[in-house]
Amino acid sequence: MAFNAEPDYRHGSAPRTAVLLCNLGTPDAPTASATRRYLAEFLADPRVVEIPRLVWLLILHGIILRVRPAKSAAKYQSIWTQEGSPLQVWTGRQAKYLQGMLGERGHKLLVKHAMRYGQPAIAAQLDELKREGATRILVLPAYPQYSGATTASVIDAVSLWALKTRNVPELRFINRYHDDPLYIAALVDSVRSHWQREGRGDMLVMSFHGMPARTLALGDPYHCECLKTGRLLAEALGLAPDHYRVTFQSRFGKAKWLQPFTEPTLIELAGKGLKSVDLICPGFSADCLETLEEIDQEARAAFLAAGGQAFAYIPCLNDSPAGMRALTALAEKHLQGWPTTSSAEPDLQQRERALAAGAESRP
Ligand SMILES: C=CC1=C(C)c2cc3[nH]c(cc4nc(cc5[nH]c(cc1n2)c(C)c5CCC(=O)O)C(CCC(=O)O)=C4C)c(C)c3C=C
Ligand SMILES: [Fe+2]
Ligand SMILES: [Fe+2]
Repeated sequence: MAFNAEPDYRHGSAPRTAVLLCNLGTPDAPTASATRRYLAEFLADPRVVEIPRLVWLLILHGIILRVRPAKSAAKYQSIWTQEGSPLQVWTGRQAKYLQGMLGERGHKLLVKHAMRYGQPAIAAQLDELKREGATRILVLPAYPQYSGATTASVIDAVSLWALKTRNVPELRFINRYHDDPLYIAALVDSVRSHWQREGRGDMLVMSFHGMPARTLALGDPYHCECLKTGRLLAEALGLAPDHYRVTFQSRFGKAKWLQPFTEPTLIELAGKGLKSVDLICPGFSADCLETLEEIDQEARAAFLAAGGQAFAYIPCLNDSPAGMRALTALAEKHLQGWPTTSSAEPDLQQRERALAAGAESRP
């Protein structure tokens, strides 16, 4: 196997530590062709659809990629911004602020963002970090709850890149932060400030992205981690069990998915006389199609059509100060033991130059 070309090796260059913030990815444009390209890459990932390969590729190319791109593109059009897809915009901002906030805490780091599907691709960003001198890379998948379809798929992409790399940097992965106290505190902050501004609904619905139900029996911890986040958030807000629900959205395909489903739950609650609901999506670190269209448009309309009177969508943590504090502390915790301050590095650089020049005696 041929390995990827290495950047030129420079003697005496200081080792640099980097953080790569990864999210799912999104089409380049809200068009059917861009959405088809994105879905073709996403849905061909065996971590995402676990049915026999040949059967699935026939269904994917024969049916799904002929029908879904145009429908999904119309949904993307309804949430697209001047700067692009919300997921892309928020993830880029999060990486920028993460670099700044870690810098304020004395860490001299390279921070970039990457997408598992589409652009900027994980492999390209890892190459770029290497070109900029990174010798240690902390990979932060922006998924609070671990799942094979999301977190492990990011690990796959990094591992595939490492397989083709001669001089592999030191690598660390953050697999989950579903019960991290600062993440929970950021969610609490978000709900409380919403309540202060807009008043409080009769019920808080916490909606997480769904997964095929069989993944739970097969050992995927995602379901448990969603329930734990929900419980910790409810406890921190002082909510009794009948004042909140944990639900799952975005069902895909015909298999059984994790339940209860978000939209049917909202319709049922409205049918039972619930007038107002607050909805938060704690499993999404940034607003995207699944929150802005499926929840804030579709689920809202379903609740109101079923007799509900007020539906409040509480945005994702995005680049909020509390959310960024949580990400910064999380990265800092996982960077422990890796030199991240510049002060050690010039010393090292000087010493290496001196050694190379033979000015210092070797031990
Ligand atoms: C936050 C965690 C996510 C899990 C778990 C997850 C599992 C999962 N998703 C699909 C299928 C689709 N998801 C789509 C969009 C999408 N999914 C997540 C996150 C999780 N997915 C995000 C952040 C997004 C939004 C992307 C954006 O561009 O804004 C889509 C594409 C949109 C559409 O056509 O509906 C599909 C398809 C499966 C099958 C799955 C678990 C196996
Ligand atoms: Fe998804
Ligand atoms: Fe969806």
